[in-house]
Amino acid sequence: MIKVAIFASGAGSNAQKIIDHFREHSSVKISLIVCNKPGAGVLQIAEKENIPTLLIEKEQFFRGDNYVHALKAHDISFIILAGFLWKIPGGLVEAFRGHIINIHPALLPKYGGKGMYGQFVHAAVIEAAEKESGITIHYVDEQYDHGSTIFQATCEITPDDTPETLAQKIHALEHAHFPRVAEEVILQLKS
Ligand SMILES: Nc1nc2c(c(=O)[nH]1)N[C@@H](CN(C=O)c1ccc(C(=O)N[C@@H](CCC(=O)O)C(=O)O)cc1)CN2
Ligand SMILES: NCC(=O)N[C@@H]1O[C@H](COP(=O)([O-])[O-])[C@@H](O)[C@H]1O
Repeated sequence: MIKVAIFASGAGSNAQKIIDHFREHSSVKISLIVCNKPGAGVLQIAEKENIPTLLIEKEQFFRGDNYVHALKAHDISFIILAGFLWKIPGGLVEAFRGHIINIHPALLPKYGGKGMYGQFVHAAVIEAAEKESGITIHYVDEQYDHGSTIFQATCEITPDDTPETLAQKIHALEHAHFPRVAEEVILQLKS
């Protein structure tokens, strides 16, 4: 069984879709939810789904062992970032190189990097009068939003769109594609 940890900092709508997708899966199990924000919605999802949680704190994450030992103790071999808002440190990237993916709510390489998360991304895209936006699913390396792209999908931006309405379009794309793309990546590692 391939045991997967989902890292999330917020509401967890992507985490819920991924949990739903793998619920009866024969070879992949969502085994751990890792969160850095006490009270985050994703923690309520984990409790409802009876999935163990790991609440991480800054010092150990960035200057300690990066929680590598804790992840290994849970027999985790793949990590999915689903709205996780801290930079994965080099030691954790190295320990799981090629086995960490992230979803970004824009068409990288534009609108990525430090400060580019959540509504900040959608506001920048709207401000730039872009005609389209979308999602990027990519491998995670030591830099923000720099790892090689796995998948992208686009949506049209209309003149009446706001950051809030764009966020709804982006969430719809995320929920439609992230679970399936994650499964394809995980299973190709197995083959
Ligand atoms: N090593 C990597 N770590 C992370 C990546 C990555 O590609 N490589 N992706 C991010 C997710 N992300 C965009 O997809 C992202 C998340 C957060 C930020 C950001 O600027 N964060 C703030 C802190 C915010 C907070 O603590 O609430 C910051 O670093 O100052 C940028 C991009 C996940 N990790
Ligand atoms: N740059 C990282 C970033 O902005 N990630 C974004 O956070 C949201 C989390 O929503 P969720 O908690 O409902 O899954 C998602 O839209 C995801 O793309």
